[in-house]
Amino acid sequence: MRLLIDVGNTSLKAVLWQDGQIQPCDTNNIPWLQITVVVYACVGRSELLKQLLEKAQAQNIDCFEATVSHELGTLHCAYQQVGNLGIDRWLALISGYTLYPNTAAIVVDAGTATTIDVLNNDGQHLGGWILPGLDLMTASLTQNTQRVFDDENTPFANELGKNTPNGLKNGALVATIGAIEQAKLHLNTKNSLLIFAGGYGQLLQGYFSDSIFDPMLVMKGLNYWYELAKKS
Ligand SMILES: Nc1ncnc2c1ncn2[C@@H]1O[C@H](COP(=O)(O)OP(=O)(O)O)[C@@H](O)[C@H]1O
Ligand SMILES: CC(C)(COP(=O)(O)O)[C@@H](O)C(=O)NCCC(=O)O
Ligand SMILES: [K+]
Repeated sequence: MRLLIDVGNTSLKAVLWQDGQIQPCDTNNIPWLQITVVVYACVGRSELLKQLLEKAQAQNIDCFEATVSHELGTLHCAYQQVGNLGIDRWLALISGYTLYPNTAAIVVDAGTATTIDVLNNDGQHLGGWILPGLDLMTASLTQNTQRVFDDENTPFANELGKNTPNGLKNGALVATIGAIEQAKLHLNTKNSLLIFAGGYGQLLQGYFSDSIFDPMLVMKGLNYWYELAKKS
């Protein structure tokens, strides 16, 4: 059984992988005796990750940190400085490319930040964008202005705002939707996939017909990375 860990800037997520199945994992109750390997990715800071890795090492369980490379199989990274690309972005691309081979895709991971990455059908990552996540967009405005205020109960909606919280929330949403629309212009095919992941992935997916929401995209990427990296 594999323990897969993804550390973002908001939270640490862990799942168990066995025989092609992913199960949720409570980090307070990890079945250590059944774990054969730990595969992890980290873009944030996490004391909990340190503790989990120490526990694994104390039990002689191999731990592998996923890294970005210029290529993995036939997938190619757009960054020259591959070490600068967030590993969560690379794992989401690995997942997209493995689950939907030979298909151009736009991969959106909407968490603390919203990342938008463009992949052509040859497996070439063309590049992408980093936007503040929806919460960061609204918080940066409420924190840096006198009169812009938020309201917990106001939803994000693709509509014009007629009060301040609506204007704030809807502005963040349409900025994000607009960026995704711009990404489509970088692919010269109508047959591209639009894949969403992350805490706000489901909300955003709802605004794009024929798109996919896969909350396990990065976790699946960790597993594929481990299997592909082991081979090479
Ligand atoms: N249903 C949800 N579950 C988790 N996070 C959510 C949900 N809806 C919105 N969010 C927001 O998504 C962000 C966390 O997303 P996540 O992908 O876990 O982030 P990260 O990878 O940066 O840690 C937070 O801003 C949180 O408020
Ligand atoms: C852009 C990110 C902060 C997104 O992280 P998240 O929202 O998942 O916490 C992360 O992928 C990162 O730190 N990237 C490094 C910069 C880059 O990708 O170019
Ligand atoms: K993200």
